Amino acid sequence: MRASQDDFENAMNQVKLLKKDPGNEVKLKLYALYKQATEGPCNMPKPGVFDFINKAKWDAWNALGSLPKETARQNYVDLVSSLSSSSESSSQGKPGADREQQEYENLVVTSEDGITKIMFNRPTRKNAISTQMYQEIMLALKAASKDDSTITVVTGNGDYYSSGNDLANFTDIPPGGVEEKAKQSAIMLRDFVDTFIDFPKPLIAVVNGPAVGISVTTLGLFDAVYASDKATFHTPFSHLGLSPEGCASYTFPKIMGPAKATEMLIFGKKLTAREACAQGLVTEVFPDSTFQKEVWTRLKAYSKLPQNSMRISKQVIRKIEKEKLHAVNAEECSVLQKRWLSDECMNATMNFLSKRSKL
Ligand SMILES: CCCCCC/C=C/C(=O)SCCNC(=O)CCNC(=O)[C@H](O)C(C)(C)COP(=O)(O)OP(=O)(O)OC[C@H]1O[C@@H](n2cnc3c(N)ncnc32)[C@H](O)[C@@H]1OP(=O)(O)O
Repeated sequence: MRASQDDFENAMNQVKLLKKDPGNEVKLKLYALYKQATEGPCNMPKPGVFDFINKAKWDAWNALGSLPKETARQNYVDLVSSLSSSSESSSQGKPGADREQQEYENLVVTSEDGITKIMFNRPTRKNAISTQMYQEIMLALKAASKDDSTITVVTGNGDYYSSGNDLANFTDIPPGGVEEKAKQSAIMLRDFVDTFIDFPKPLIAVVNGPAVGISVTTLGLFDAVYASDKATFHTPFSHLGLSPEGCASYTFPKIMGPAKATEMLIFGKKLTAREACAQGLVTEVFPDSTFQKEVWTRLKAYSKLPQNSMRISKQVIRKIEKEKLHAVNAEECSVLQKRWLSDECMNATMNFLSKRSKL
């Protein structure tokens, strides 16, 4: 298959992340293929003999003659891929615990065995997603999309996977008032969900316990969902005066059929892990006592599959849906922007925060 523009751009990003300097000869080759792929045959005047660096670059580009742009792009992607896998194998086998990557306040992000694990880490709030945590999740996913791991896993610390949106997010009202707050929230939500839609490598949810709201809806954008038999799946949007997000208005009817999706998204029916599996939202359910061991053994095996092949397969599977998903996301956010200002939503939020109600 021909390398797409996306593959080419991914390869350009991967070059910046190479752990080992590939040496001047390879760098010149990369330069020449890049120029040929983007501009076609060498169009630079030949540099003087004493302009060593530019002369070497010119020679490398000129040597590609009339190689078609598409072939140059493919060769560039192949070369980067071979460099990435050799730099990966030379960095593997380092003993020791997980490599922690960057400090986050509400997440623990680690990389090991070709797997980047993003763990929600607000267990005392049942991993409710605060405004800062939305930002951190987006940052962590963007970093994972560019790192050298083959798959990315999202999970929760403690007894919950996540209780969804932190209902206290709506108490932090900016000077522009509640309308401004609703507008800002809609923008952030759209970016957040877009990050899942565009995530380029296999994204796996390890659902360790109950999941609520946005932590359930976004599961429809994952590539596989493994759940403990202690997990439940609850989208109580009507109880909160809300409407679906995370593209669930599109993915859920598609995954489970409109009638089952209605029970979840409109009537707020909470599903057990086995019910969610029967309806296609969950890939497989494991007994809680062996959940971590079984899932991680399996994920480690999957992470050894060829990286580019998995990435490309995901692209092929998802490509046709992407535009649709972005449109659905935009529409859901615009509807929610109005719902947040409704009496139904404001009352439900106040009731929860003043401890008059729980789900
Ligand atoms: C801003 C832009 C994006 C918006 C996107 C739209 C997203 C929508 C959704 O996600 S809708 C779903 C929202 N979630 C909820 O409504 C869940 C609310 N929580 C509960 O009903 C319960 O806490 C529970 C059923 C999840 C767990 O009950 P329980 O086991 O009895 O534990 P506690 O209630 O004692 O929880 C401990 C502690 O955490 C606080 N907490 C839990 N979840 C949330 C939450 N989602 N938001 C805020 N706070 C939460 C809970 O209040 C307790 O605090 P306390 O110890 O009492 O101070």
